[in-house]
Amino acid sequence: MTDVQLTVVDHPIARARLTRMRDERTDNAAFRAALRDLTELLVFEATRELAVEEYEITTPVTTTTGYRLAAPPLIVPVLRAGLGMADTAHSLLPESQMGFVGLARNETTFEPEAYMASLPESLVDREVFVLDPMLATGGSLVHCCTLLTERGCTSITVLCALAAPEGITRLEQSGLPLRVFTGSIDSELNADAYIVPGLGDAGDRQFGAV
Ligand SMILES: O=P(O)(O)OC[C@H]1O[C@H](OP(=O)(O)OP(=O)(O)O)[C@H](O)[C@@H]1O
Ligand SMILES: O=c1cc[nH]c(=O)[nH]1
Ligand SMILES: [Mg+2]
Repeated sequence: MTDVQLTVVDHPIARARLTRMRDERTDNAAFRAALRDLTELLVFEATRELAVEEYEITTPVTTTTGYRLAAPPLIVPVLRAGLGMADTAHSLLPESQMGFVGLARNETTFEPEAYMASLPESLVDREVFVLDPMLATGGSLVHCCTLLTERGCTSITVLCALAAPEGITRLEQSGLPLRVFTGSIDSELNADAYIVPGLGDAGDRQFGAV
């Protein structure tokens, strides 16, 4: 059992975008737009403490000190639903490399089934930002983050739109080195392991049902 560092990003704009995502009347395009805006706020908070390095630049007037991220994190969206966060995170972190993990939760067992992983072989001394809008049972994120620690990663930041208390407990029990930034901690999971009140299936809400 470890302490998962948990931050709820409850900025008014985050709450408004999350409300749009929760509303069943929101169509696929509007859902994707709201997720992009929410991702911006999540990345903003999660990068607050990243190390910067100084370098000299010349403005039209004089020379001065400039700043850049010392070590841009590897961005890892969890397919499908995390894809909707990837472009926004990459725009804010343009020097970052991106890896991909594909998981589909088995809706009978609720266990993740892996269908792809494209990651650098070594993640020693690399900070990784994992993008997945939904932390429900936590099975998918434990699977993804274990792939990362198996490659030597010791610093993982998870960005999600919604988290269930059950998923947070599962992450804590996993012992993985994690920080989690979420737009909300919802009430519970229902009998189908969906987050309540939630927003439904984040993959289907963006891309259509499979
Ligand atoms: O915490 P868990 O109980 O594991 O559930 C969360 C997972 O479920 C969703 O993906 P899903 O399996 O529906 O795949 P999709 O993104 O292709 O829709 C979501 O994007 C997470 O990856
Ligand atoms: O509520 C949930 C749970 C798992 N996956 C989703 O997309 N939504
Ligand atoms: Mg889905």
